[in-house]
Parts: sequence; C-alpha cells; structure tokens
Amino acid sequence: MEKELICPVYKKCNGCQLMNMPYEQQLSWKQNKVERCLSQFCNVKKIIGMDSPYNYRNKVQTVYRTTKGGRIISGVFQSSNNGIVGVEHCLLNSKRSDKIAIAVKTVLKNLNIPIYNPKTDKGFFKNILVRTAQNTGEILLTVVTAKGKFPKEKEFVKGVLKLFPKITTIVHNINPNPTKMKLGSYEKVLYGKGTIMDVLCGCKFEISPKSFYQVNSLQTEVLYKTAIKFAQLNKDDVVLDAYCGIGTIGLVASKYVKSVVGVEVNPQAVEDAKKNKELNKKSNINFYCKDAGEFMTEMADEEVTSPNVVFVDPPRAGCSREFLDSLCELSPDKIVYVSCNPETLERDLHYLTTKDYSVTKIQPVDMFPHTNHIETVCLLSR
Ligand SMILES: C[S@@+](CC[C@H](N)C(=O)[O-])C[C@H]1O[C@@H](n2cnc3c(N)ncnc32)[C@H](O)[C@@H]1O
Repeated sequence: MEKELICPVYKKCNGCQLMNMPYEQQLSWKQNKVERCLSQFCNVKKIIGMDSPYNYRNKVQTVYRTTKGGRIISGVFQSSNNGIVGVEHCLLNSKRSDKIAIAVKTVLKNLNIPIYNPKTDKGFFKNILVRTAQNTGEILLTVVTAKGKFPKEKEFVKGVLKLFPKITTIVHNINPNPTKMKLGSYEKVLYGKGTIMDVLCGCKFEISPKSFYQVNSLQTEVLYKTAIKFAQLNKDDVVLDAYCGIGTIGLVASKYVKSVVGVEVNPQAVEDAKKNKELNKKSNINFYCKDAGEFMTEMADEEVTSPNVVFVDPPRAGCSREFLDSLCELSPDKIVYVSCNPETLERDLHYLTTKDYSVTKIQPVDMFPHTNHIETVCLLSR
C-alpha cells in the first residue's frame, strides 16, 4: 500500500468525509455499514477496495470566483453557502483535470473574461466540467456560463488548447440559475465532436456532457464484472437493464445473451446508448427513453416476452414502488441490484423479500475512496 495522503482542506471542503481514516480503516467502516444494513438478508462478502485510492475521478467540476482584490480563484462548490473552497490539486481528481482547471484560469485572466458572481448575478463564466476517458485518453471540457454570448469565444478555445492540446472536445453550456451547479439545457459544441469515447469491459462508450457515467473507471470494471458474474448469463436469456444510463451494463451483458432491453429517463443518455449500440455493432439490444417504473408497468401489462434476468441500477433514492411492483409481476428468475445507497437498498430488498425473492449474494465495491459513499451489488433469486 502506498503512503497515505491527507488533503490540507478536506475539513473545509467536506467532499472527503473519511479522509481522517487510513484507507484500510475506511474499508472496514464501509464493510460495517453494509453489514448493518444488509447482513439480515445474507452474508456480506468482503468489500473490494482499490490498490491506489487516489486520482480516480474521471469527472471533475471546478468553479471560478473573483476575490475582492480582483484575483481569480478556482475550487469546489459549496452548496450550503453558494461559495467555494479554493483547491488546485484534489487528491481524488484525475491529475489532468486539475491541470486543465488551472489552464482555464490562466486563459480567463489573460483574456479578461468576467467571472460570474452569484451574489450580484453579474458576470459571465461560472464553472467547468472535465470528463476524461481513462482508457482512450479523450478529454471533454464543458464550460458553463451564466449568459449566452461568449466574449472572445474563439480566443478562449485557442488559448485553452494551446495550454492543453490533449483536450479532444470543448462544449459551451449555459446555466442562468445562480445557485445550481447542474448543467443548463442549452449546449453548443465549440471544438471537436462534443462527446468522448471510453472503453470499459471490452465495449466502447460514447459519453455526452449530461449523461451519467460512473466516475471511477477502474472500479466500474470490477463492479460490472461482479454484476455480470452474479447473473450467470447464458445464450437464451432475455435481459432488462433498468436505469441503464448510456447502456453500459446492458451492452456488456449483450454478448452473452439472446436479447437486451435498456430503459433510461435522460434523453441525452438514451441517445448515447443508441450510438453505443451501433459503435459496438450489437443487434440484440434496444433502448427506450422512459421512466423505469412506467416502462415496467407497461411491460407487465403487455403480452411481450418477459425478461428472465433484470439488472437494476437506480439513483440514490432507489426504486419507486411502481417499479418494484411491476418487477415482481414480471417475475424474472434473477435480479441483480446495483446500488449506491445501502439504506434505500435495504428498503427495496425488504420489499422484494416479502414477495418471491431471496437475497443470495452481496458484494460491496469501493467506488469512492475517502468519501462516505458505498456501492453494493446484490443477487436476488426467485
Ligand atoms: C446510478 S445511474 C446508473 C446508470 C448505468 N447503469 C451506469 O452504470 O452507468 C442511474 C441512472 O438512472 C437514471 N434514472 C433516474 N431516474 C430514473 C427513472 N425514474 N427512470 C429511468 N431512469 C432513471 C439516471 O438518469 C441515471 O442514468
């Protein structure tokens, strides 16, 4: 194990809630938490940690502000007070992202581009989102501004590329909301193709600025391989990938099975998923843009071939009751539940085990070292 590092601003930033513990202790803390929530269902396997738990984030947001003295600072957004904690080198971020954030700051200063001030709602440049594809090296820089007209747009793009030529695409996004860090609806590609491609588990994935993509690529492969192994797929299986994002789990599964259907509510992610189907030359997979609960209800009502294996990977809130009811009605032989929140996972497992299911495997995977977030894969069998 390499030397443990401590970030000088971790208390102020509060992004790394467990940084006061050595990594081995963090893993025990997570293991205990999963066991507290889930050992009532079945034995919890030992959490799979990282060999090097630093610089793993492939998606990094950096906010810019101007000090009273007129100096531009960059750092992490604090939703509690709409302020920022100045950080130039985060121990979790990919090193390239931090270097790009500094390069952008230099260009903003050189071109005198006004930085947005949320207190006065004046200014222009708010934040950036850098996505790096771990396995192809492609880099997507999204620049977020409060207003539409980009002063010195061409000079900005040229300046950033000169300092960081490895950026493969730059997108301009407008978010006029003074308090939210989310991306706005308007987007314009300033350079390159507007998306990046990454490779995971032997499949290619095209990723747009707004699509969900797991932030820790190395551990995502561990997570997906665990999920696929739990499912014990075979060539007659009909699979549903619920909350499929850009189609990652479904596409990885598609090479082992008869057919796959993916459902996802974010239109940009579904567009990416459809492109990914083409990119990987898969004809046995289809994607639908819909609320997963509604989709499942319709599927349960229709006379269609029911899936016998369902992958479920919802956001932190877990699955809706509508979704779980329809899932039980469709009655697949196996459910592989991938969760980023042990509490909602516990709630949903309670529900499913009062129906026809029992939990037979539980594997935590550490996707977010130094934070209190925990990812878990569970297998349920009917
Ligand atoms: C944790 S991500 C998982 C995505 C994908 N399985 C992956 O590993 O990249 C959850 C996904 O659920 C989608 N989502 C959220 N609410 C949804 C809903 N009600 N119906 C369908 N998809 C939803 C989000 O847009 C997001 O892409």
